Amino acid sequence: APYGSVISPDEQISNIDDSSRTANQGTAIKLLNVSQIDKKYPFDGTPNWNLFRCFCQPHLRGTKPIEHSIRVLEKHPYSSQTFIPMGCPRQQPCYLVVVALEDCNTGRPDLTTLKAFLCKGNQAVTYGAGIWHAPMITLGDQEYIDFGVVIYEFHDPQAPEKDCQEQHYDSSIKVEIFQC
Ligand SMILES: NC(=O)N[C@@H](O)C(=O)O
Repeated sequence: APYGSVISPDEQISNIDDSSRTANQGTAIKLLNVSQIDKKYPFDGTPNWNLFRCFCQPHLRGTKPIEHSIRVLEKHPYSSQTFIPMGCPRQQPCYLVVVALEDCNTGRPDLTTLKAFLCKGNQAVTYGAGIWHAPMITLGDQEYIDFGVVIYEFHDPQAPEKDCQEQHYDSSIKVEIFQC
């Protein structure tokens, strides 16, 4: 918050409260409502489940310090978007999330709110509807990381901006990286 939400099992299970449940005949812990699905439009039906295979860019492979320039931020004006990494090492930083709130006067990203978060292989993130974010940035030695993605989409070829709007930049901005 206020950019969206994180599903972080290690933290959430360690801070268990009375919202938790046992499940699977007592062999599982079930936490309720750990993320969100926003829709700012009367979509019909249910959100889409998409698959993203995100390839690690060569300069982000390995464990050297991250130096990465972001030239575009995007938003999905009417829907949140949740990325759930699949098959990643639990404790290893696997992807970088960069987010910004919207300047309500210009409708563009408010770069004073720009933040970056290192996310581990067992953390899922949800970008809130209308929250500006960088396209997925994957890290590590593997060639790619697969994500299950949940989002409401129009897929209207006459109005792609209803699903995704982009803001491009000619120069990059240094941003402090936080642990997710
Ligand atoms: N740029 C891009 O592909 N963004 C994705 O989040 C999408 O599904 O639109």
